[in-house]
Amino acid sequence: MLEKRSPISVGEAVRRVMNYNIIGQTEYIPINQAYGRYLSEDLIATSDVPHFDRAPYDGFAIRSVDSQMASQINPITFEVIDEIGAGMVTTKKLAAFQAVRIMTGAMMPEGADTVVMLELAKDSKENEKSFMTVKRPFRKGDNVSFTGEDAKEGEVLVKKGAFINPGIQAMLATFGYAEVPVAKKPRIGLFATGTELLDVGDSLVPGKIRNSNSYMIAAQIMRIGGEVVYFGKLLDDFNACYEAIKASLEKVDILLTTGGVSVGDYDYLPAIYEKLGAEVLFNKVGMRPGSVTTVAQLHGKLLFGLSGNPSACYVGFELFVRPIVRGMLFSSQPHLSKEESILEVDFPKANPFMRFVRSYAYIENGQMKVVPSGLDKSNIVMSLAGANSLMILPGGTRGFMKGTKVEVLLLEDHTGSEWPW
Ligand SMILES: Nc1nc2c(c(=O)[nH]1)N[C@H]1C(S)=C(S)[C@@H](COP(=O)(O)OP(=O)(O)OC[C@H]3O[C@@H](n4cnc5c(N)ncnc54)[C@H](O)[C@@H]3O)O[C@H]1N2
Ligand code: MOO
Ligand SMILES: [Mg+2]
Repeated sequence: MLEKRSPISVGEAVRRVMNYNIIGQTEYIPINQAYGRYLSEDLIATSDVPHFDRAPYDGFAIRSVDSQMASQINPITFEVIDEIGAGMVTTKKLAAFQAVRIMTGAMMPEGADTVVMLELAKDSKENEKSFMTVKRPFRKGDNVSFTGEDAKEGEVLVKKGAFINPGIQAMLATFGYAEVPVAKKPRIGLFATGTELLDVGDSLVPGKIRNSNSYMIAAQIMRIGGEVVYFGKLLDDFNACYEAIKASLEKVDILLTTGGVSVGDYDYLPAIYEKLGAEVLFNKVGMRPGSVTTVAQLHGKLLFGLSGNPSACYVGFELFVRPIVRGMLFSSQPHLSKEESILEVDFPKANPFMRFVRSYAYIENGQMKVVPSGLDKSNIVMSLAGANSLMILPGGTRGFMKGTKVEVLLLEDHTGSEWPW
């Protein structure tokens, strides 16, 4: 007699998984490898930026007070006592009506409190001496890039868990992080199960299909910042699957399988969890696709039995695997980010369960809109290519009309959300 599975809600399923929040680990990597990784510590300013007052323009550093009486009819002339480019420092201190010719980025001379742009000064020479003349007053602090105006020493600039983007790379370099503390990539083991599976290079034969899930999941793992540990594909053979899965567990932080979790005669994952002594957290979720997604834990290590059906597998990964992995990458917003959107076509399919429709979301005239990215069946592969979101259609008996407000989960967004359920 077939065991009856009782579905739990998506939110409850995610909660059960997140109870096994695994603490991520830190490693230090050279800054030139840090792009695309996740900070494992807050990024703190190790100095003021800039750490000295500097010129933001090419021009002349002067004491503003000396320019106060300058006008078209009363030009004021300054003696130019030195010339400095970026990286150079003058030892001279400005006295009244003296100027230092200064280039963008150079440190302001002592006594100077403003910079006259080259375009606003007229230079001249007399008896081997250099002079420059202005015809308007300049205010104290005009054209000075002040110490600490960009960042103050000790300030927390970026929180741990942030995706290291090009801007963060610039910050890391600014503050001297030659080695960057990043989250170690969680090692995610992956098996595809199914006697029907061919390798990518194999020719098609009746009854068999090419294994596409492995490549899809591997890319999903990489997209969220994990490391793929691919163990290959397994035939639907209980002992072979059991031994392979058992042996792989110690090599990874998390183990994923695809296929073999439903109620078919060759769906061995439930029996394998039992023989391993793993505790099944759930084996049925009130959602489509991915209702058969099964998650088990063994000594605190999570085993995700994702569906074999490609779209169901994809959705199960994004809802359940993603947040655990992003948590290990120190994110405080590990779930997919959720936004409100307008459904742009009718979706007549009725459904008792919450449905996650692979969709394309786009902005038009400031409004997010969404359309399914293809056929909505869980065995479908092609709708995944154009999907940048999952439209959430609540369970109910009716379909949905064009113009309905719907929520979407964004697949390509780095920000994430704290809890979308
Ligand atoms: N009597 C019932 N039958 C099914 C139920 C049910 O509740 N009662 N649930 C259906 C639903 S919903 C889903 S989803 C599937 C889940 O099946 P499994 O997770 O056990 O996966 P398999 O049976 O191994 O394969 C399903 C399907 O996917 C293809 N597949 C498998 N692996 C791959 C791969 N690596 N790449 C591409 N395609 C793959 C496989 O050939 C099958 O067509 O069960 C329903 N049945
Ligand atoms: O549980 Mo299945 O994934 O809906 O097609
Ligand atoms: Mg099956």
